[in-house]
Amino acid sequence: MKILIIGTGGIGAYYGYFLQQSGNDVVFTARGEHLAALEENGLTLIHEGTTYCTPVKAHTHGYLAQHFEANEFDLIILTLKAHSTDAFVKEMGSWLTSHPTFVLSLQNGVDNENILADLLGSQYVLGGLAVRIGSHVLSPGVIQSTGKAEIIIGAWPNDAEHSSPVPSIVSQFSDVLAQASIPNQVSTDIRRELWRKLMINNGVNPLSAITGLDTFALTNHERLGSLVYGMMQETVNAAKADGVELTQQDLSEMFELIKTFKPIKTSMLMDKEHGRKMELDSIIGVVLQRSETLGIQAPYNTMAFALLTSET
Ligand SMILES: NC(=O)C1=CN([C@@H]2O[C@H](COP(=O)(O)OP(=O)(O)OC[C@H]3O[C@@H](n4cnc5c(N)ncnc54)[C@H](OP(=O)(O)O)[C@@H]3O)[C@@H](O)[C@H]2O)C=CC1
Ligand SMILES: CC(C)(CO)C(=O)C(=O)O
Repeated sequence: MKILIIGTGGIGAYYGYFLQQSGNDVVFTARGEHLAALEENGLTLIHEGTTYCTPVKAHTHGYLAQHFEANEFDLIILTLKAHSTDAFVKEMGSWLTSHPTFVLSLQNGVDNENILADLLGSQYVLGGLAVRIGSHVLSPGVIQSTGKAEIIIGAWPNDAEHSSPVPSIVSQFSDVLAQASIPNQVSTDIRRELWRKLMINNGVNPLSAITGLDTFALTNHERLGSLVYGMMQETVNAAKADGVELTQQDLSEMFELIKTFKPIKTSMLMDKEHGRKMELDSIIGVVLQRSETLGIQAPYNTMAFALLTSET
């Protein structure tokens, strides 16, 4: 398969590396010092103590638009931060729509797929998420990662209301992931999976950025653990605005998953430590906005948002 990875950060580099190693033709986008290092030294991935290196084809978005057509790629995978999806669509929208191809977001949040579907039509959009992975740029050209690094994908939206036929690209990409030894699942309700993952991100990312604690320390802390649970409960409540019914069992399962998982520094904590923009709108803002639509309070999220925005 010919695959384009948009944004070679922790997530894009990790999956792009293994997809390339298993024989796919992978092109990456990056910028600045990181791009210069990728061009000069290739990509270095340090996964749970093992170091892998490979030359990569890495370009800026400008170079991509000038030298490639979108439909030269079987699949474009978006691994920017969720707050960059809009900017990407503005920057590359006409390139994407002039020769459309399939686009998959592996970003956190529940709105990326809608933004892409507004541009391309949902027939070109796959929903997806990266789970059980912590992966970050350590220095230009160098990525450090941990976890089993699973992927969940599905046709967008393919829920009860819009039961689209599952495009063959979903099963083809699932096979490609398996060949690359990337554990994956195909979901028949990817919107629900995105909300289930948002429970975890909403539970731990903001509180980790506030406290500086990793996921294990936070969820196992005698007082902070219940704040995580409270944030997650508010995500369950907010999901109803999108017609997604999360249950108390979903909440318990996701809380247990993150509580027993190895310690991970969340992407929001990494962003805060590096002075980068945090994914506040797609992880807290979305819960506040959906709660407002439903006319319900979300006091834990209101407080976390206030604390994080008063510092930035
Ligand atoms: N990191 C993790 O462990 C996990 C992250 N996720 C989610 O996955 C998504 C990606 O996260 P993560 O990999 O951590 O993010 P990163 O910030 O590490 O990666 C995004 C990359 O895209 C690059 N980029 C942004 N804009 C452009 C542009 N215009 N041209 C070229 N490159 C660009 C960034 O470069 P620059 O640094 O210059 O901005 C950066 O290298 C997020 O939604 C995150 O929440 C999900 C599970 C785990
Ligand atoms: C919390 C975690 C590590 C779960 O995969 C994540 O998605 C993130 O850091 O953004």
